[in-house]
Amino acid sequence: MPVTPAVAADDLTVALGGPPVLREISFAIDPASYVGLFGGNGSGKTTLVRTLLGLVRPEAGSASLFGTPVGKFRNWSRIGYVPQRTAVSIDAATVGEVVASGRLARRRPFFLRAGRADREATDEALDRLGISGLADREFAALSGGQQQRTLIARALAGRPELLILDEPLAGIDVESQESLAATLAALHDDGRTLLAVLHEPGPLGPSLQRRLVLDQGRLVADEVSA
Ligand SMILES: Nc1ncnc2c1ncn2[C@@H]1O[C@H](COP(=O)(O)OP(=O)(O)OP(=O)(O)O)[C@@H](O)[C@H]1O
Repeated sequence: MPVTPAVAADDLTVALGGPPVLREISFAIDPASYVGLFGGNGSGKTTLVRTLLGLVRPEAGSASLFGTPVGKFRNWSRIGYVPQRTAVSIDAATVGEVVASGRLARRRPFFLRAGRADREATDEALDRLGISGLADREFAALSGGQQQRTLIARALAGRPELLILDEPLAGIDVESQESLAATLAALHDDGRTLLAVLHEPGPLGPSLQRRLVLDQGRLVADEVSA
């Protein structure tokens, strides 16, 4: 039986108002796998992730999430997106508030107060990332590693099956990188699909099952780890 990929690109070409920045990209990521997406500055990693999330419309080809073309995909609670920490600015919010905001897409109707399920999922995500003790601290006052854990917990609070992380270890001290890598490996061991955008494998390297490499908008390598 063929497996429905968690995320797939089929002959994607993307231009952002100029020459293509992604050309004829195809791959399919199986559920429960852990994949690194590599490439140098400007190689197209962020554009590819934005296209997979339906934020950028391709010139040609298509992207799909759990077998549904991204333009028709509605079940966004299945996806957790962790943006680059340095691109995130959060003032005057505590860690607990940031993580609880990860439940908003799950609330029905949207304006209802957080219910027990929301509080449980928030507590579970804080616990899983080892930051329960920081819940009342201001996000902006935390270390880089603690902020990154908070952003991952926010994504996890929605109980996603697929986590897409943009440079999850960037700007974090080496010791924190190691412990964060172990936490991400544990999230994968639970059966989640992880797609991490990376400049270099670093401490995540040993956990990765597959490496996709972009160079100047082309997929130049798709390697399964030994
Ligand atoms: N909004 C935009 N309009 C036009 N070109 C863009 C836009 N955003 C990015 N680009 C160009 O698209 C190419 C790919 O950029 P992208 O940000 O996807 O690369 P990246 O691999 O994520 O780089 P980095 O590691 O530096 O974040 C680059 O040449 C960039 O200059």
